[in-house]
Amino acid sequence: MQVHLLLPEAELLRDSRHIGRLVLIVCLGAVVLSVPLLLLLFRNQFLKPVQRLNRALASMGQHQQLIQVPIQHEDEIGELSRSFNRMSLALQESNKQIRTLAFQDSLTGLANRRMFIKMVRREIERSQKHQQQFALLFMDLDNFKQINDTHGHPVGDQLLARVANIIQGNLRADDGLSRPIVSDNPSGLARFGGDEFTLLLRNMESALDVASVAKRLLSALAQPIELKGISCYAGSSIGIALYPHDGTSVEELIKHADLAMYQAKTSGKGNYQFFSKSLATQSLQQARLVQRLHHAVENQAFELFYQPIIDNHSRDLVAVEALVRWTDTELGVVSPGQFIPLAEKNGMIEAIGNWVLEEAARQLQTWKSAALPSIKVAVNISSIQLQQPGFTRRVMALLARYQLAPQDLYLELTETGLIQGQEQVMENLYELHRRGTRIALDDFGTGYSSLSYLQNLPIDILKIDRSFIINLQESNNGLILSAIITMAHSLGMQVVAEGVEDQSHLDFLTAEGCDLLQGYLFGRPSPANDITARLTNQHPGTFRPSPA
Ligand SMILES: Nc1nc2c(ncn2[C@@H]2O[C@H](COP(=O)(O)O[C@H]3[C@@H](O)[C@H](n4cnc5c(=O)[nH]c(N)nc54)O[C@@H]3COP(=O)(O)O)[C@@H](O)[C@H]2O)c(=O)[nH]1
Repeated sequence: MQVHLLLPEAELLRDSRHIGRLVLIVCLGAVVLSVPLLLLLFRNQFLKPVQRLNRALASMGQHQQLIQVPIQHEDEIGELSRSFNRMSLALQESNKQIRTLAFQDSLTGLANRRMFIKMVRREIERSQKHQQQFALLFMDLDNFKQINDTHGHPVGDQLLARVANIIQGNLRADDGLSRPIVSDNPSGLARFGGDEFTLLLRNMESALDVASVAKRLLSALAQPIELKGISCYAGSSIGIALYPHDGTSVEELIKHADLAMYQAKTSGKGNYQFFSKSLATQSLQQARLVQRLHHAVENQAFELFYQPIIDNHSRDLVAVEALVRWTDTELGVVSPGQFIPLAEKNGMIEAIGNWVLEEAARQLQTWKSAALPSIKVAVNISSIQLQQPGFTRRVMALLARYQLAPQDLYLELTETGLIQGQEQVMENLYELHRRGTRIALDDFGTGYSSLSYLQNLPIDILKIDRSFIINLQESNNGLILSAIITMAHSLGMQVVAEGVEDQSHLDFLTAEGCDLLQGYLFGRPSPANDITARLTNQHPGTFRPSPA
């Protein structure tokens, strides 16, 4: 059976439109509802972790610290977070290494110069705020160069590491140690460079407190240090600057402590010295002196004076000591006692010494060619000159150039120059002696060498320091002089007495059998012409004390 339902077309169309609208509304509703949901999902799953990573990245760049993000997903974002954490750790590690290299001294593990400057800057800010004072100590080892040169750099390095330990071991918690900003080191101690150590002591109420720390460190560093069977005496000198009294900036405080240290060294080493304004003036004067000395070296603005040396048996003038003189156009007369040590410290002694040798040889050749009584010339040699490998060769070439024999030249060296005992010094000394040059040991008695030590060295003449003769009346000087003369003779050396100023000196030295005499009694250092005149008028055995 078939049923035919007849509906009007309009009605049908109306229903289908209604259904269509319904479907559209449902679809639109679904879209409207799902977009925020999808957005929420997108934000939580993707945007938020990426933003978190971005913030962590920015913070890492800004604070340079270790940042770790939580891993909340096991997807690509989770993997990205893991990679970020790994990178942050690696960055932190290399950052630490860079800071260590930049702020820590690799040899001693102490803070380095850069770190120390930061520490002083921080300490200034702190002390300014709390109205406190602090002390900056500048330490320099007294014998480092000598130990390093004699035993080599590995021993030198070991010594520096041991010194760092010794200083640290002698600092106490109540010394007011300033803490370093970076470094595992617990004290405000730094290796400033080479053999220089610096230390900050905060809240120092009185200079006495600082002095007691300095004394403690000096006495610890005065003890022998055993290194691979070698006993080394490092010794140290300390300069101290106080904030704010001696300076209010990092540069000023370091400069003033360094100056005070230099002063401590020049006044006998193994000492401490507080900065004072007069030190600053002295250092300006020194700087000017060094500058004028450079000028003098460039222009060879020196003169040579000669002081007679008399044979005590014949009373003839047998030699002269060449003594350098400098009259500066701005500073006036500057004594060699003042400028020779400066020249040694500032690399000018070789140029001055070479000029002196050349001029002395030229003058001796002039006297020789004038057929005057034959004399020798004694020239002072700095140990720095003797450290030059080509020194002997240059001396021999000079003698040949002026047709002089090696025996015409006496080279005067000081005890300290010899005692340093460097290989090259000894090599030159033995070679010069072997070739016939006579070696005189100058200023004997002012150093620490014993005659028994000196007997192993190629020394022909012993010059007793003038202080023994000038102060002959003082307690044991007569006995000491007599013992030195006897012992030197028994070792086959000739003896020269310097500083013979009056008849009592002459009588004593003659009675003791001293061989050669030098001093104001026989003539002050004077220009070559004076010696020429004396030699011209000299009759054998008549070189008498000069008129007062
Ligand atoms: N490396 C070099 N050193 C040199 C040179 N020229 C000098 N010097 C050293 O400088 C120091 C001071 O020397 P100077 O002022 O020339 O003094 C010498 C004499 O004038 C002085 N003297 C001599 N006799 C007397 C005396 O009777 N009384 C007295 N009060 N002083 C006297 O002694 C100095 C000589 O000393 P020395 O050299 O130890 O024999 C001095 O250390 C010089 O060495 C140079 O060219 N190179």
